Amino acid sequence: MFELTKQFRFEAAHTLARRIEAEPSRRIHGHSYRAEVTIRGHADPESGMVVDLGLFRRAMEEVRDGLDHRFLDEVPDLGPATLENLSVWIWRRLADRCPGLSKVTVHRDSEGEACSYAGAGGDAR
Ligand SMILES: Nc1nc2c(c(=O)[nH]1)N=C([C@H](O)[C@H](O)COP(=O)(O)OP(=O)(O)OP(=O)(O)O)CN2
Ligand SMILES: [Zn+2]
Repeated sequence: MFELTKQFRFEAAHTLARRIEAEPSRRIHGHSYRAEVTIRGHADPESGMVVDLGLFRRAMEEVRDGLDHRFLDEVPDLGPATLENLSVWIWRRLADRCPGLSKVTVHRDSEGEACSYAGAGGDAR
């Protein structure tokens, strides 16, 4: 069993209503994000591939376009632009095109923060 991982970066802005006192987050502000997508599977004996990374890349480029340089508050079906919701949003847009999708992790490297999602029944270890 292999785990194939590919990443993409995106820059985006959002606001966030929070229960704790954090006025800056309520204002429009931006973050640099790094999404890391992992597919698990066996390699095809003929191609030696779990999935062709070119197909993986094309699927991810479409997802990236829906987030990069966008105001995340306006992205359909995202909800509050938390790391949690971003990881689920990316998962849902890749699940049909990436058989064996096993984990999506969204990082905010500047803050040393990340959130991983492994599907509704998954275990994001
Ligand atoms: N569980 C989560 N909590 C928070 C998230 C999140 O995605 N998941 N996101 C935010 C905001 O995006 C916030 O802008 C993060 O920036 P940060 O500077 O880390 O916010 P802090 O409150 O930690 O730091 P301050 O500089 O004091 O605002 C917040 N929470
Ligand atoms: Zn923020």
